[in-house]
Amino acid sequence: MSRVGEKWNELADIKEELAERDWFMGTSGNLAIKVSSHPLQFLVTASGKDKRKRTDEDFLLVDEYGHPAGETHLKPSAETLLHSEIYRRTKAECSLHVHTIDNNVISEIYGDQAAVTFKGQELIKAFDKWEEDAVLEIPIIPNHAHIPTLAKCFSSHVHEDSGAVLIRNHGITVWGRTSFEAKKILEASEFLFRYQLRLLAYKPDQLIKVV
Ligand SMILES: CSCCC(=O)C(=O)COP(=O)(O)O
Ligand SMILES: [Zn+2]
Repeated sequence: MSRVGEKWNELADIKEELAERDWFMGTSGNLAIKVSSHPLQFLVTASGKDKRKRTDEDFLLVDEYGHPAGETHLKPSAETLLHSEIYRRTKAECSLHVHTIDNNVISEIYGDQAAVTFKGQELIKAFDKWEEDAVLEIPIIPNHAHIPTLAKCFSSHVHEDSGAVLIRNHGITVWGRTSFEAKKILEASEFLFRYQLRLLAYKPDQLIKVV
């Protein structure tokens, strides 16, 4: 099988798993996987599709600027530029973006502080933070409608080969050195968001302590 075919199947399997979690409501979300570094090319989801369906028009190959790498009638995801920033700046191989109720509510609660912080949580080890007093900070950026502006703001938080950024009242974008790592970070983030919301429901005073 060709390299593109292999990466296509890898991303399609992840898409199916995330769909099983119902993380693509209303056609939201987009996914990407790197195919080559020189030249930089990656597969990205086609825009506006129902990402719960598995079809042979789910992805298209794009270049480092997010432009289709060949002739196609498919349109790359409207948020392809964010994925481009990740592959241009890091050695990440996979990037995932989903909208969930939990990540949206967390981004609104902590949006004015521009970050949500987690401490004393076992699952921050999924972010490679193993020290007992480790702190995980997930940045929150404004949801600029102009995608180049959003991508520029997003890129200021893209330094490591793995990471996560929340876009306020929009969703989360995560990336990792492998698709396994990207998915692990996404699942861990959503666990932490749900935990925090559940905690706030029982102990509203925790809002002040956590930040
Ligand atoms: C209907 S969701 C609004 C667009 C969006 O935020 C998203 O994640 C999906 O856009 P795409 O172009 O990737 O389908
Ligand atoms: Zn989105």
